[in-house]
Amino acid sequence: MRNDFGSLRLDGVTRRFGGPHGSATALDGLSLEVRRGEFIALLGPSGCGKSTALNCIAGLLPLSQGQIFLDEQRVDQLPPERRGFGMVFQNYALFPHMTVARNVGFGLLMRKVPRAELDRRVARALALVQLSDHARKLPGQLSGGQQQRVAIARAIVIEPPLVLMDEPLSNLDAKLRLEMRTEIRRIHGELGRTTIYVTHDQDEALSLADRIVVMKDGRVQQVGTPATVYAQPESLAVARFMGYRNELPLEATVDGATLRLAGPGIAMARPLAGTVATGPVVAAIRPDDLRFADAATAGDARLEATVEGVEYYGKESLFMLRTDGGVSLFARTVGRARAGDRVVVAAPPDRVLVFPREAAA
Ligand SMILES: Nc1ncnc2c1ncn2[C@@H]1O[C@H](COP(=O)(O)OP(=O)(O)OP(=O)(O)O)[C@@H](O)[C@H]1O
Repeated sequence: MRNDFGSLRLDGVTRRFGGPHGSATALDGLSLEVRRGEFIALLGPSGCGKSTALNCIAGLLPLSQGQIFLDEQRVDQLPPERRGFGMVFQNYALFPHMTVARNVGFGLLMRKVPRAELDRRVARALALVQLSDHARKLPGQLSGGQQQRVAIARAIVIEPPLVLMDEPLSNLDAKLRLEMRTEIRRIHGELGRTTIYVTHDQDEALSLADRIVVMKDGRVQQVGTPATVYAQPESLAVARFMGYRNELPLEATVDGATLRLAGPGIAMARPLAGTVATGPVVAAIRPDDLRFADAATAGDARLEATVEGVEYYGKESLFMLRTDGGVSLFARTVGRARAGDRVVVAAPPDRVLVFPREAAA
């Protein structure tokens, strides 16, 4: 078992599952290099192959094709215990009849670590997850968040070079989820090890990861820093997943240094920047990038619409709009408007993303 590594390399990792109607490819050619110390999030909708990828890395599922390397050593044919990665699952998988301390120490006991060292390491792991006072309790006496911390302590106590987490926060309520997010990031930082984290929650991926791997239908759609994936999705599929909920079917034309976007009842313009699609396009805009025109600045892309409904969220409201051409839109912003009002909404030009329409389906 390796104590640490410089990089983990996945090379065309593929996993197919057989079935009565032929085989289905759950993970299709995943190639990725993870550097020591990185926090990587595998992000994508249910069924996109995230858990399959994690289980292939852990050694719980054999690959149908491809290879996995730790530095120069090929590891994809090693059993899970010889890879020695720490795993944290969604359902904690704690032993209910064992105390917290015994749950955490179990992996060390299996590895025949001497008693004194075992006690010392368990105490250190419990301190790291801030559960020292609960060492003698049974899992059933702990809250969901505390149980999840036990699961994390159990994974890190073996001092794995790589920690794999599969939706570890999905069973917790919203408040605990936020607290545990901070905890997981802190623990990752303190240990200075490498983490691969599976989630379908964009906010979780954005707030935790150094790099995000966006997946769909078993394939990688984009790999990038949270800022890049959020602000510059490379495809409409990634944009949709990152919350670009408004999609306007428009025609794009270039007019000098301006990109004009037009459609039924819509005419928008933004400065031309980089290479953009022309002809039939989809303009994608996040609801929170739209604001009422009185708060807009010169150069914003504007469009007119009728308010169809309003949901109040305190500081902001979600306005449901419809353009004259019949396109539904959402704007999440401050300001007042009522159903039936005519409004002009605007977005900063760099927040209007343009994708070719034929690739949009
Ligand atoms: N043991 C299996 N046998 C057959 N098909 C499977 C098996 N495990 C997963 N699949 C299929 O492979 C695809 C990817 O599944 P996977 O669990 O990796 O997705 P996921 O992104 O983790 O989804 P979720 O977030 O819902 O767990 C799905 O279509 C799933 O139905």
